[in-house]
Amino acid sequence: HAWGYGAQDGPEMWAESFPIANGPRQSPIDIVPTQAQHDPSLKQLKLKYDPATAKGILNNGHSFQVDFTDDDNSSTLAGGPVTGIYRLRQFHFHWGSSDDKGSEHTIAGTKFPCELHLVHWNTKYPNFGEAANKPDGLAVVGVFLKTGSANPRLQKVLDALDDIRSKGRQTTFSNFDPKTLLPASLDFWTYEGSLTTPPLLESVTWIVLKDPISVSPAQMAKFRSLLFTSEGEAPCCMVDNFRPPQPLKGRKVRASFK
Ligand SMILES: NS(=O)(=O)c1ccco1
Ligand SMILES: [Zn+2]
Repeated sequence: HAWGYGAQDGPEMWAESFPIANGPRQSPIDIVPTQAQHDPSLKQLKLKYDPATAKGILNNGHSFQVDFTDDDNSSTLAGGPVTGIYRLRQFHFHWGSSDDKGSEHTIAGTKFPCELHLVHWNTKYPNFGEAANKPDGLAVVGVFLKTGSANPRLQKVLDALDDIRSKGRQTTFSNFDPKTLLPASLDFWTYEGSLTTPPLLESVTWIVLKDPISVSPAQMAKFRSLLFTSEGEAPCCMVDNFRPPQPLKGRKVRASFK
């Protein structure tokens, strides 16, 4: 199933190969803060990441991702809206061709230039693949990036992009703590949703942080220097790799904060 973000293979076409694209709990969504209900029963988000679990960085032709070893509970998410322990598998980003778009979730219609996703799977299942098709299988933390001053925490990731410009390229990436990419406050909105790329599986508990982290225009240009295409193909810049907001279909969005 070749899918992408272009006119011929982009989000408007995905339902042809992945009919769940029109399902009842698709992501992303537009988050309307005034319509989110504060839920005092939501626990504090507990994120414990071991930098030694960072393994590699890969251009997969849709985004780039930093992969983590997930064969023990060294890097985990617990608390917040989830029950049990979820293991960090990878993080990746979505971004635009210009600073006025790029995020997948939006806040009352506001788009951010970039959005970070930290993907975790429920350890009640044996592995990521098994968890990915269960309704409580995955938990993804979403973090907005807002243009402003350069973010030094991003630099190690951005400096690695020179080695993975084309689809299929990967390189080692070690000793990195993704917690350094999070804002000071872990206040969040949460709702039941899906993967935002094919196979669009409806297995994600979304945890979208209220506060953004910063990114500079020059740093955004580095994201845009990646290619969707493999070496030897006509180069196509990796930009606008975001799915637009999907119908809420009666879902409630809860807030961890007042
Ligand atoms: N974009 S996302 O975090 O929903 C995801 C993870 C794996 C595939 O899609
Ligand atoms: Zn994503």
